[in-house]
Amino acid sequence: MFKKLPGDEAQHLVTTTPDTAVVFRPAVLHTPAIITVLIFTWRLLAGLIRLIWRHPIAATVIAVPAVLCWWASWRVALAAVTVPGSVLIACGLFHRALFLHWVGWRLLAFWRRIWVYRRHWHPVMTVSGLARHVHGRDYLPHLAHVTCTSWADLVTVRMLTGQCVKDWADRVDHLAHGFGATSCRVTVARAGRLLLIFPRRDPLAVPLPAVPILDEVSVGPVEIGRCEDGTPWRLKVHGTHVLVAGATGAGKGSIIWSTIRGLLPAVRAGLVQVWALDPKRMELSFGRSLFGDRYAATPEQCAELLEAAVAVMQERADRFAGLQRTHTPTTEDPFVLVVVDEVAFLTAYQSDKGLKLRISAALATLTTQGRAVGVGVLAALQDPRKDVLSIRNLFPDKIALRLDESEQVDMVLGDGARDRGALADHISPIPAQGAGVAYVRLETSPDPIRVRAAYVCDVDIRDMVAVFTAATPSLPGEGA
Ligand SMILES: Nc1ncnc2c1ncn2[C@@H]1O[C@H](COP(=O)(O)OP(=O)(O)OP(=O)(O)O)[C@@H](O)[C@H]1O
Repeated sequence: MFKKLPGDEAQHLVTTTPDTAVVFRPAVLHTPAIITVLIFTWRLLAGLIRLIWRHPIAATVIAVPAVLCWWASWRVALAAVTVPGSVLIACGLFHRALFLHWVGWRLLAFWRRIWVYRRHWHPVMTVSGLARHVHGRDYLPHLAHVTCTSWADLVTVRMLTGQCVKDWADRVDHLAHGFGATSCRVTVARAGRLLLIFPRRDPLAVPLPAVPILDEVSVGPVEIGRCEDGTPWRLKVHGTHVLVAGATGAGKGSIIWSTIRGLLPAVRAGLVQVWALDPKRMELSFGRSLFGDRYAATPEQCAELLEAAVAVMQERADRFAGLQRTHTPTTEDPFVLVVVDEVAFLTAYQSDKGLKLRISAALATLTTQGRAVGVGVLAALQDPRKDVLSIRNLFPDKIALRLDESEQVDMVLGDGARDRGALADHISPIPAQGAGVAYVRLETSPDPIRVRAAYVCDVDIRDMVAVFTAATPSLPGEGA
């Protein structure tokens, strides 16, 4: 029946050492054909059971018509296929999101698991160095699960015993190109398991219009754009400090203005005050009337405004001591957000040493003690090096817009952020594609999130000023 059984070739193998006539001939134990047949049948059955166990829906879809065809007639089988098929098509036409959730993404995941990941798994793991070859055996990380969302494939992997996240994070380029994606991000799913994110398309490729001003009064987190997974990007400002770094034209202004826009109802209600430091005089001056007399442009004014914020902070700390440990915004003690555009002008590039010291000391005091008493700092800068902003580590939350050099990514977001996929140096310099696109690393999570800030254009800022001044006859600065 079988002309050749597995193992037959081995008996013809002959090896010799190169320099002697010693001949090695392997001892071949003849296995009876029936045992081989039994082993193969067992493997086939086990594979079938595994397939049904892993893909019960697909198995049912194939098995039910086949059984009906055999049991009843082909007409019954056809009816059994047509009725649910029509329901699915109707669902796809009239309720696309539901169809995609229950059917579309699952089918796509099934297909991509087989066609993209399973097919290329062995070569990609071997070439990237994530597989191991020990005593003649290949050990591959296990491809556990593939799910698809509207924009990415989420691949769960069981690492080889002894591997660590860094082994994978160091090879994100190999993985991305190996599986035909433009990038790959690595996050920890649980002990020994990783989630690899391979984007299929860029949901942030198109600029976002300014978020509408809500009626609801909120101190945050404020919606300022969109995350890569399609959910709103909400930035927490109350109870933290935020550092925004990005090269010139990266879109720092859109983060600052979107934040102010989101806080506007609370500013109107007196629960928030925005104090603006605008040493470049280009960004915040545009909506100057929103800040009243809490606006500073020259270094002297900036130093005074920062010291005034420190005074507010210390006065509150004296009052709250022993009574409360967190701040709740009220009209008497509103949340104070100190917005600093291009903070390096006030620190590294400041020629007056006295002013530089005063400003640095005030910023350090605010960022170390401000958040518990309701004083937060939102600072933007172009150059994230330590000698430019020595206190960058005092900002719990960091945002990296487009950066010029790859080393700057870890300077802003912290060690290992770039390895985990925060490719801020790869963001497009074309404003329509890349301005406002950023990676965020929050105090609470080591995994960088890709986001895009909504673009608040000049007309939007003018509207904000008009709405604000119409609703607030006496500006917030009066009496401060
Ligand atoms: N979120 C955004 N979406 C789309 N386009 C944007 C966005 N933000 C900014 N832009 C575009 O990019 C240009 C530069 O933006 P912006 O002035 O905010 O950058 P910046 O980082 O503040 O630069 P600089 O440091 O030189 O002031 C804007 O004129 C606008 O055309």
